[in-house]
Amino acid sequence: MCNKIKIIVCKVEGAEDIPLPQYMTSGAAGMDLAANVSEITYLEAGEFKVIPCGIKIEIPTGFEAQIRPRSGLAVNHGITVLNSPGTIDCDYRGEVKVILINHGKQKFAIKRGDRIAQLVIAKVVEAEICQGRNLCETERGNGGFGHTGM
Ligand SMILES: O=c1ccn([C@H]2C[C@H](O)[C@@H](COP(=O)(O)OP(=O)(O)OP(=O)(O)O)O2)c(=O)[nH]1
Ligand SMILES: [Mg+2]
Repeated sequence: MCNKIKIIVCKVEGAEDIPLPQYMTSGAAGMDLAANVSEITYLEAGEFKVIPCGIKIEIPTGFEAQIRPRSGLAVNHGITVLNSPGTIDCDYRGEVKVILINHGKQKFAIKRGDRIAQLVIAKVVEAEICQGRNLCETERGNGGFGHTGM
């Protein structure tokens, strides 16, 4: 892949055996994140939990990391990321964590090292807010939420 940027990754204490984030194929957009749980953790149907990933990351200014669900977990078990996409700010220095929720009907087991989500690095465009009195007119105007039909 071209246009690589460097992300510094440190493992948290006790997570030396947890794999670093990893692109599983040469064209993958996301790096899989592994669970840093000391014992099997269960998500009951409807339950959500914060699952640590055993890493801290330093993202260059102008970028963010997004935590996205893995579609295989979603389609097979109803497992997804509650706040998807989770936002990792470039100035965050704490452990990366995933808020997983079980939308399935069965309880779901998370074992140490399981790949629970994926991390996508994206550019951030910083906006300058300019307060105004009016917005320019458009054909759509205030119409939204199905305004153009189904
Ligand atoms: O799924 C997530 C979402 C956030 N974070 C960490 C990194 C992020 O930089 C920080 C703050 O996240 P966010 O801005 O989404 O949460 P907030 O509720 O706005 O908290 P804050 O006031 O700390 O910004 O928490 C995670 O580890 N996982
Ligand atoms: Mg915030």
